[in-house]
Amino acid sequence: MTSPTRDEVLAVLARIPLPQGGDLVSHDLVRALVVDAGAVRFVIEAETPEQARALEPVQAQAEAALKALPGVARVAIAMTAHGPSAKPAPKPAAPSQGEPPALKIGRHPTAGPSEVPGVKRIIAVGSGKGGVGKSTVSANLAIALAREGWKVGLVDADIYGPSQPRMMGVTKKPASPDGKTIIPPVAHGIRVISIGMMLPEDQALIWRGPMLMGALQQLMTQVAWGDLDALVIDMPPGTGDVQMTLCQKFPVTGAIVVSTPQDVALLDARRALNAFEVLKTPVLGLVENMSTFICPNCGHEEHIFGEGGVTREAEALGLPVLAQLPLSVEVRLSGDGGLPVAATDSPAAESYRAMARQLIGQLA
Ligand SMILES: Nc1ncnc2c1ncn2[C@@H]1O[C@H](COP(=O)(O)OP(=O)(O)OP(=O)(O)O)[C@@H](O)[C@H]1O
Repeated sequence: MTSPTRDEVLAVLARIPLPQGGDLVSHDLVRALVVDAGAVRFVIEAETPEQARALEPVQAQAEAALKALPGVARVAIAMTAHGPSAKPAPKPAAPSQGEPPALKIGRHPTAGPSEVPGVKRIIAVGSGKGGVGKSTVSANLAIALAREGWKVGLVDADIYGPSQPRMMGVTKKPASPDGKTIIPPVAHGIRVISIGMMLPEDQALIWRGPMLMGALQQLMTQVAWGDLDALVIDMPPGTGDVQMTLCQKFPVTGAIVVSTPQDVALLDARRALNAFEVLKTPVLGLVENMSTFICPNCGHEEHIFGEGGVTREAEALGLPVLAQLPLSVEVRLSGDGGLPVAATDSPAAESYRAMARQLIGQLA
């Protein structure tokens, strides 16, 4: 049986009244709704812990109503609230194979900028909107830099849809022998950490505001990175508070903005560029992803999303175009299968090698 659509799920939620009047949808309390293969997951974001408690019966009602929808096999609803007495975050996933217990994440951030010990450079990879290939570029760039001899770490700060465990093919949970230090798993020579590794897999739990930043800060500062030439950060899409706080709290060396050639993506990219300017984070360059489609049968190259947009934008801004990456089935399959192309000897790895060399030249 097919899953209901997002709109059908929202229609059900809009019929459940809140104690204070209105409903979950009209009060904009539903976050991160995912409807996928019979499973419905979302977060109810209450404004205060008191409101969260008052909403518990609503959560139960929503769960029952959604379970009654045809095509829904599972419903997972998480409740979050910010504020000083917010509920503690749920326990992280059980550690695998006798590893020590994972540490508690989701604390409030500490004030002031934080150093990341042992890390020489922090490279933030951002985009104005989701789905343009920011995670793909982050993973491949990290690997390409490592293949040039740099020691590299990768942080998946894309809390809204952590994808690095899948892209880098990491299944192991990080260990924490003392409950404080996080020992990151290593994949393709890269030390990788993702908030996705700290949470049970099916829990689409989204932290926002202070809790979220506390979790990220912990990921950045409590991981035993060792000495790194560069820490690559896969940022969440857009220009929200995570980007702001990351750039304010950590000494970010520079940012890379990924865009597709479509106008709308460019407009979004411009917004991301403006945000970095406001934050005084230098922009190292633009990456144009999915710039052309090369026909696998005849080798013909087609600019299906238009030509030259990113180059023109970069020229106008005096920024380098670090790479123009074609749409490629190989890139998608390898990234989604845990072996990014940059780790292979495929011709597609060449663009990433060139980008890594250019960046090393810029940052050395
Ligand atoms: N050049 C490319 N050719 C083909 N597929 C690509 C390419 N770049 C990315 N993809 C695929 O597009 C999808 C989205 O890419 P990715 O997750 O890297 O984007 P993102 O910008 O990080 O998205 P989000 O912000 O939603 O996490 C993935 O399935 C990825 O494998």
